Amino acid sequence: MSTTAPAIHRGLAGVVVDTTEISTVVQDTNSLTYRGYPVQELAARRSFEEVSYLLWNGELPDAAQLADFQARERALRPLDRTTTELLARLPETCHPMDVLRTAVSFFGAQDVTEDDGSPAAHRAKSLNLLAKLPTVVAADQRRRRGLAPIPPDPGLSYAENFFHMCFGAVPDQDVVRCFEISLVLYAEHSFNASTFTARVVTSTLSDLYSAVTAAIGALKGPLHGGANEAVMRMLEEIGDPRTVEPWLDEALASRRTVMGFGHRVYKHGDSRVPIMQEALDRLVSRAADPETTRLATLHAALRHAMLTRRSLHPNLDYPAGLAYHLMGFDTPAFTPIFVMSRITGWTAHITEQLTHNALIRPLASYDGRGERAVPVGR
Ligand SMILES: CC(=O)SCCNC(=O)CCNC(=O)[C@H](O)C(C)(C)COP(=O)(O)OP(=O)(O)OC[C@H]1O[C@@H](n2cnc3c(N)ncnc32)[C@H](O)[C@@H]1OP(=O)(O)O
Ligand SMILES: O=C([O-])CC(=O)C(=O)O
Repeated sequence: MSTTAPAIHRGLAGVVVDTTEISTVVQDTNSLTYRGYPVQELAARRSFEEVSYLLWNGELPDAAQLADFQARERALRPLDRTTTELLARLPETCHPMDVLRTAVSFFGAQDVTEDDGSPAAHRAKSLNLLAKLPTVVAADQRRRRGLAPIPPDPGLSYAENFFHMCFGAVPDQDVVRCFEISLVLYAEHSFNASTFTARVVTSTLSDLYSAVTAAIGALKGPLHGGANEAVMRMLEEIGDPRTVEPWLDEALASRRTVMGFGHRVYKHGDSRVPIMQEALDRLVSRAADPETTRLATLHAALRHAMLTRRSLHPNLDYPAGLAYHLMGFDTPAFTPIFVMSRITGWTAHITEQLTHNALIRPLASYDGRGERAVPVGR
């Protein structure tokens, strides 16, 4: 009897596993919408808090809803003493993503509120994470610089407060706006690897903190969110705009992955890149010092070379990585900043998964040893 070999979808490439109402990434038109709104328009016209509300509730908030949302988010920002002390004890040799993953796991262990899997219970837990993650990221960056944490300021927006907690000052509105644009662009991207991870964990009816902890682990990898950090390290390694071509010759000859280029879904350019690149260009032109010019020239030269030689376009991590560097953040904090934004998309998907849950459990085609007898033991 002959059996047909099953089709293998390695990496689940091109496989549609479920429906979603949260966002759509359209390959043919390189476009992205959140709840039907083009991400470019949201980035240009709305705050990150409004976009978070939209992702969770399906509609943009009116003035009263936004005021209530902001008040609740701002009140939840401080960390308690136990969490601060726990995080301060983690070795500085660990990556800031490990600190964030541990923090979320600890928040889960501390949370005594009811988790009945309802959207209302999830909203409360999601808001708690959204509010507290920047406090963790900022305190960790300061600790690594030998500085004491700065408490959150409830008078500041989400983006402004993050600068305040990192540096003790809020930069001018141009810089804050560029940062906010990056948060809006990073917030949601359909069934990417970390969101899918969160949905897999949720599909077993596990809790929200477990799903987010797992998603942080998935985002950390350099083929996913870890690429924004890797982009900066790569630019530092190349060093001089004149060495881009020889560096790329060597990288391509050794089949090295060039960080911040390529995408599983977008094959003709990431819909988010033009708007992030514009924000980056604004940061470059307002700095206008030789070091910034060197980095910007190098960045543009590599983008041009990758397109000409490999037809590979940059993804969002390429402009975002350099933008975060120019804003003054330490390179290992770049992917944790991504988490501060993507927490909105992840938690929207966790809630959605439960509205029509099915255990996620694919099949594998076995190609190991044929069946054999266990040798008689000792
Ligand atoms: C926010 C985000 O997560 S965006 C993604 C961030 N990740 C990165 O920037 C890491 C670098 N990029 C990559 O590794 C890949 O492009 C991925 C993982 C993002 C997508 O991978 P895939 O969908 O498997 O890419 P795909 O298989 O279609 O690649 C096609 C070809 O382009 C090559 N390619 C794709 N991206 C790159 C790259 N960045 N550098 C060098 N070659 C690349 C592949 O090696 C492959 O070559 P081959 O046909 O000779 O084997
Ligand atoms: O969609 C993906 O595969 C990766 C990505 O760009 C994201 O998560 O923002």
